[in-house]
Amino acid sequence: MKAPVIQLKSALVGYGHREGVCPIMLPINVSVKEGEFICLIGENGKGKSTVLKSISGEIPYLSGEVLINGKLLPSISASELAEQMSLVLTDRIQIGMITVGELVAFGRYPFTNWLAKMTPLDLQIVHDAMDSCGVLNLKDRYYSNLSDGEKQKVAIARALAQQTPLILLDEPLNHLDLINKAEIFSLLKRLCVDFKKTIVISTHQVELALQAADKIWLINGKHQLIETTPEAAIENHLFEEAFISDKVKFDPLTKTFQLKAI
Ligand SMILES: Nc1ncnc2c1ncn2[C@@H]1O[C@H](COP(=O)(O)OP(=O)(O)OP(=O)(O)O)[C@@H](O)[C@H]1O
Repeated sequence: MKAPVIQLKSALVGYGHREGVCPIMLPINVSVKEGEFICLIGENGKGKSTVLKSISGEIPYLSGEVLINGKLLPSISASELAEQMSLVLTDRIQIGMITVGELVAFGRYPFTNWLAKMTPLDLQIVHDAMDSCGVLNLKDRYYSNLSDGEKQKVAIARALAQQTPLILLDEPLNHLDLINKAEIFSLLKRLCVDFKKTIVISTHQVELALQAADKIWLINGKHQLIETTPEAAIENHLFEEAFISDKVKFDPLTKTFQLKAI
C-alpha cells in the first residue's frame, strides 16, 4: 500500500529557546493522501506557519515523527525534497532586479543540469505555470515593482513550475481581491483533482475552504490541531469552538461568519 504523502505522528512543533524547547501546540497526528486539498485554519498566532515550516523541513520539529511519502523528514536530502515538495511563503520573497519570467524559472532549477540550462520543455513548463496563474502578461516586469496581489500569483506560478507532487502554501490568498481569491482557490483545487497534486494551504478564508477542501486542519483554542472534513467541522460546531468572539459567530446554516452586533 502507498504511504501517505504527509504523516505526522505525535509531532511536536515549535521553537528552541535557551531554556529548552518550546512547543506551540499539542502533539499533532495527521495523515494526507495523494490528491487531497487541505486547508489549515486557525486564528492569528495559533501556529499555522509553524506547522507548514515543520512539514517542509524549514524548521526542525521538536519530537515525534514527520514523514513525507513514508520517509522520515530529516533523512530526506535537500535535492530529493525539492523534487517532492514546494513551499510557497509568499510574503517572504525579497529579491532585487529580477523579472517575473526569471523568478518563475527558478522553479525549474532542481531539474536543470549543473549549468542551469533550460530545455525547451522547461521553458514550456514555465510558460504554462505563468499562464495558469494569470501572470503571463507580467513576465518581463520586475518582480519588485509588482503589486502585492500580483506578487502572490507569481510566487504560486514559481511553485507550479517546480512541478512537485506536494505543494505547501502559507496564506496564498493574502492581498488578493475576491475574484483572484476565488481563481487561485479553484486553480489549487483543480491541481488536486486533475493532476493528483497534494496541496496544503494555510488560510483565513474559512468560507472558501468549506467549499473546496477535502479536509480541514483546524487549530482550536485548546492548542489542538484537529483533522476533520468540512461537513464534520460544521456538524460538530468546531468553528464556533475555535473562533470565540463577542463580535462574530460562525453560522452553521449559511456556513459564514456573522456579526453579532454592529
Ligand atoms: N522564530 C520564532 N521563534 C519563536 N517563536 C515564534 C517564531 N516564529 C513564530 N513564533 C511564535 O509561534 C506562534 C505561532 O506563530 P505562527 O506564525 O506559526 O502563527 P500563524 O497561525 O501562522 O499566525 P498568522 O495567522 O498571524 O500568520 C506565535 O506565538 C509566534 O509568536
